Amino acid sequence: MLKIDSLSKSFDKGKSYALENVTFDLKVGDVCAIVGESGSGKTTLVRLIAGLERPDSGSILLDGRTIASMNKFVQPEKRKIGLVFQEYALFPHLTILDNVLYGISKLKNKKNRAQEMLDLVGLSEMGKRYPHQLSGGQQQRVALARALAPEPSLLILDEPFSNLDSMLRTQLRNEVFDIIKKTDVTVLFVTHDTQDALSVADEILILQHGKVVQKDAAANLYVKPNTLYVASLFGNTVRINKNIQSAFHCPLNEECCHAIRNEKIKVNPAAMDSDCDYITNAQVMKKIVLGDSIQLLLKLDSGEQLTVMTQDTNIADTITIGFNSKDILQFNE
Ligand SMILES: Nc1ncnc2c1ncn2[C@@H]1O[C@H](COP(=O)(O)OP(=O)(O)OP(=O)(O)O)[C@@H](O)[C@H]1O
Repeated sequence: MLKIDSLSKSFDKGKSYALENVTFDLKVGDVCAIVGESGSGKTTLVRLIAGLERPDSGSILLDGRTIASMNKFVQPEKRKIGLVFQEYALFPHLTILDNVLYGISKLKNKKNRAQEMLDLVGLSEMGKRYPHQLSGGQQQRVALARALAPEPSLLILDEPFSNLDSMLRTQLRNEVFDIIKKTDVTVLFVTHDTQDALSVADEILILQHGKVVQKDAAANLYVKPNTLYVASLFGNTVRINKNIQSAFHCPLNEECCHAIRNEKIKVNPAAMDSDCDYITNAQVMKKIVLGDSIQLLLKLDSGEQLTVMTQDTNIADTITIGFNSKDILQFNE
């Protein structure tokens, strides 16, 4: 339903590219998260799809229709794309109902549709209020109702929960995606929070320096990241460099890059009854108690520093750590 082909965009006449040769497609009903470090091109990509920017080259097809290419540009309001941004962008002088009605003024039974959308987002009784009389989470649900009212083919959410505190974020994220699943709208969801992406997306597209480095099912990305960058986005990851290899006595193929997730490094494995293929001693430099677990900053004999987590409260100044060969990530970088 969405087909992006060789899309590129530069803001400095080709000296650098915010987006370079991006190609991917989505099927009807897909929920795809776009993840990447700051400046990797996430917002540029969705702004091009929404028609808020023009591409330098490449094309965008939505439902089989070209909406942007070198010789075609469909205006944003004609694209059948709903947008929800970080800032709720509701009209402060309009009631909630009128905000939802705004994009469907030409629809025959617009009042019914708007009310239906408020019902869908659980704000049936709030239609007469003004945006400032609603909480941040409620305002974001109104923004969602407004975006869904014209029955878009594609819904774009750009960091929609960033303005909210962490408790509310998780709750609203789950609510919003429960609502979305009741419709069959296709979704592109920009987030810098990989937990958000893993929780709600079927697929995740990873951008780095404006290029797609991986697009995969959420479950695959964690276990089979293509690069160290992708692995690091989904949790702290340590490159197993020469020093670490020598400390753990684990010589690895030099032609590849290897890494281990910090959470896979076991503390005092023998005492915890867990076998490890590679072990070494480490000096405890610092202990930070984080609720029911403890973060340890360690120094290996080789001089390398590592951070690991443990729930063991009985930590000596020197400990043993280890990991299993099956947990080693390997990349052809
Ligand atoms: N209007 C603009 N003019 C000039 N440069 C821009 C413009 N918009 C984006 N860029 C540049 O393009 C690159 C990609 O920016 P973009 O906002 O798409 O990244 P992002 O992944 O969304 O980042 P963040 O997570 O920080 O929002 C950055 O280097 C940015 O500085």
